[in-house]
Order: sequence, then structure tokens, then C-alpha cells
Amino acid sequence: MDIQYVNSMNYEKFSYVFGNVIEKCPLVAAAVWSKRPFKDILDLENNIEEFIDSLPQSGKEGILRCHPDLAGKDFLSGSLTVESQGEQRSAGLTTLTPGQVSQLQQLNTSYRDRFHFPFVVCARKSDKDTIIQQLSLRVHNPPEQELLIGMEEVKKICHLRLLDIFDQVSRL
Ligand SMILES: NC(=O)NC1=NC(=O)NC1=O
Repeated sequence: MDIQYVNSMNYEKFSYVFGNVIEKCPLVAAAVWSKRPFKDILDLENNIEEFIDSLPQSGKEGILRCHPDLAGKDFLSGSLTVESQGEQRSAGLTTLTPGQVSQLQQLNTSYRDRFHFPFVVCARKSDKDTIIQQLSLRVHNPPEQELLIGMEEVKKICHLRLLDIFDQVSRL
């Protein structure tokens, strides 16, 4: 996909294509459409990051709250978005032992009870053992640190989802 094609999209098409680069937060793409024309994919990504960085704390917490737990209820019920499903599978979460599933669920519950938003990590850059280890460590961090780390992980997820979109369409 060339960036001229992106810049030619009306906001419905733009939202359709980019609406889930931030999990279940189509507002981000709908808002960033106003910033066109984009010089290139990096410029588009930078505008997305600037938008989410400009949000107040409650907005950032809201973005984290839109993320499904790793191996959580959406994962178990098969109701994850296509992107999340692929990401969680790539981290090996489909091959967790029953003990690991309950360990992850307990840790996710402790994390959520402490921070009032879910543990977020870029699953594609991780694996099930590292995720469990990271969650065990990060659950003890100060809230403000976890908000920062969570938002950085959201940006990593967004980066990979953008690459997928540009790669897919370039093969059309
Ligand atoms: N809580 C999460 O970190 N969720 C996720 N991370 C990903 O990379 N995909 C998800 O669904």
C-alpha cells in the first residue's frame, strides 16, 4: 500500500483499515485521519503515538482497559479480535498447561485489582514463560510506572499491526 492511497481514504475507509491498530479503540484512527496527509507509514505511526500520548491519564487507562487479558475470558471463549487471537497464539498461549492458565488468571486478577487496568504486553515480542515472569514482576511496580510500561507495549502492538496492514495490502 502506498501512502498516497492512505491519504486518499475518506474517514470511513481509513477507520475500517486502521480502526483496530489500538485494540478496540477506533477513536484513535478516526481522530488521526484529521492529520492527513501522511508523509509515510512512520509519519502515520508517529501521529497515532502523539494522539495517545496527548491523552489524559484516564484516557491512557481507558486504552489499557480495552485490551483483553492474555489467556483470559475472551481468549477462552474465542471472542478475541482477529489481531489479538493471532498475537496470543504466537506467544504460545494456546499451549499453556492448565496450571499455567490458572497461574496467569490469578496474576491477571491481582494485577487488575491493584491497577484497575489489565496487564498489557506486546505478545508477539514475547512468549508464555516470559509473559508469566514479567507479570509476576510488574505486578509489584508503582501504578504510574505500569501506566507508562503498558502504553509502551500498546505502541509496540500498534507498530506490528501497522506493518501487517501495509504488508497485506501491498500484496493485493
Ligand atoms: N493484555 C494484553 O497484553 N493483550 C494483548 N497483547 C497483545 O499483544 N495482544 C493482546 O490481546
